[in-house]
Amino acid sequence: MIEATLCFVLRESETDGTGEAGETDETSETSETDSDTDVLLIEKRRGLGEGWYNGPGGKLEPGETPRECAARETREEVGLEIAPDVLEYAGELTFLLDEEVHTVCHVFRTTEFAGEPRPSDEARPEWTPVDDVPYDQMWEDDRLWLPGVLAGDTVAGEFHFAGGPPLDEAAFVDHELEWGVSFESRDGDGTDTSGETEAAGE
Ligand SMILES: COc1nc(N)nc2c1ncn2[C@H]1C[C@H](O)[C@@H](COP(=O)(O)OP(=O)(O)OP(=O)(O)O)O1
Repeated sequence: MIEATLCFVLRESETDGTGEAGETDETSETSETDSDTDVLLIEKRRGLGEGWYNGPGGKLEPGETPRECAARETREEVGLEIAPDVLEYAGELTFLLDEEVHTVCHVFRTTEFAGEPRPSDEARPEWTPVDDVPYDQMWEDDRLWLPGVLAGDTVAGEFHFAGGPPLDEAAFVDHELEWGVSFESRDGDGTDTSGETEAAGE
């Protein structure tokens, strides 16, 4: 089983009054939006999910807590400095492949960071209005949980894939979600066992 993280960095949109974001990569498209918040997405350049958009993140290293991993991966992939303790625990996602747990992913969000995003071998960063997140170029499960996480909610989810490996070539077949989960006891490596899950579609 892989333990991994995702880190969603949010900022107030920088607009010039035209509805276009002020600081975007020259290759990115901008569009009018009512949103006043941007999220930092990456276009993944290698490994699992290559070519898709995601948040910065990656696998835990030995001895590392999830929030330490999320801060390290964000620094390595896009150059932003984040203190691990400012990260807000927003979700725990369990990805199953052929009914075996493949990855447990800890999801964090923050508005506190230092520096400007820069590209790396692993990632091309792009500030994106939260209303314009390109869900059609992301993991199929993301549209189910990421809007709520970007809106400030917390989530526990199970996502079932079939037909891999690799996971990013498997079919997404089912999910269960629970919103408003309390992760208050989480300091990075605790286990939250509260609540019951809600069947998909309910
Ligand atoms: C199955 O659905 C998924 N959805 C989303 N949004 N993100 C996912 C999903 N499955 C895995 N992920 C995330 C978890 C990690 O953040 C990355 C994969 O990380 P990677 O394997 O590239 O890990 P690194 O440590 O960065 O890789 P290196 O070994 O190359 O350093 O995807």
